[in-house]
Amino acid sequence: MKPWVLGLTGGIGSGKSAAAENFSELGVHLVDADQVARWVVEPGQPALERIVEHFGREVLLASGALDRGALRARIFQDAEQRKWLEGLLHPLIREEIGHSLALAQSPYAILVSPLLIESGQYQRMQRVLVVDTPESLQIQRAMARDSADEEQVRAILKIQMQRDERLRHADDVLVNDRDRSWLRQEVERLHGFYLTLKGGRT
Ligand SMILES: CC(C)(COP(=O)(O)OP(=O)(O)OC[C@H]1O[C@@H](n2cnc3c(N)ncnc32)[C@H](O)[C@@H]1O)[C@@H](O)C(=O)NCCC(=O)NCCS
Ligand SMILES: Nc1ncnc2c1ncn2[C@@H]1O[C@H](COP(=O)(O)OP(=O)(O)OP(=O)(O)O)[C@@H](O)[C@H]1O
Repeated sequence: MKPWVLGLTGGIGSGKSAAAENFSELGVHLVDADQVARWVVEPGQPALERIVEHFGREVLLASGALDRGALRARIFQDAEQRKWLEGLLHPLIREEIGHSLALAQSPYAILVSPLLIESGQYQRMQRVLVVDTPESLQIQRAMARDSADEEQVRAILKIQMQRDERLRHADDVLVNDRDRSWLRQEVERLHGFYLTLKGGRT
């Protein structure tokens, strides 16, 4: 039988990837939209050429790879430029996600996406899990991980969906406000529950 798909989402630095890694260790097939987004702009991919035509060579590193920091500075402060980039990348990302999900062999698969709800992709999921973390912790963890400044992290938080609105779309919520072993326990508990579901529903 085709595996059902769990959409896993949450704001910047909420712990989506950390939670997803724990699910993956339990044998769940994982597709990560941020990783797919990285793949579609690798050197040699047509999207990278379009980005350079649009933004100029200053968004390239000397190696010819995308300078993600430079593009980040351009798009998170400027909604019009962000919309342009999303218009280019999102159809490519969606297509690649479809191919990757089709390879799943586990009882259910997970699509990790920061924009699961904003993009409407959640409607194609059988179930939605939101990783919910207090904003102050999101900022602290994202800054520590990316060595980004607080202003940049806040700019991204602002363009993402508000926490309460995201929670309204959740079937399940994982509150990631404690340590990693708590996160792992919560993932194990949810995994046990998901294995009892038929097609993602009780
Ligand atoms: C601008 C880019 C190159 C910056 O790369 P960088 O490595 O610095 O950041 P990273 O990709 O890790 O994203 C940082 C944070 O912003 C979030 N984010 C990324 N793109 C978006 C977006 N369009 N809208 C809202 N949040 C976003 C990420 O989930 C993450 O929480 C990159 O974010 C990008 O290509 N974005 C456009 C593609 C996209 O929409 N991706 C997200 C959904 S698949
Ligand atoms: N429970 C936790 N305890 C301590 N650190 C954590 C915990 N959960 C996540 N982290 C750390 O916080 C940072 C952000 O987590 P993660 O990268 O999983 O978030 P994300 O939701 O995938 O973020 P983004 O959307 O920005 O990619 C990482 O460095 C991660 O290792």
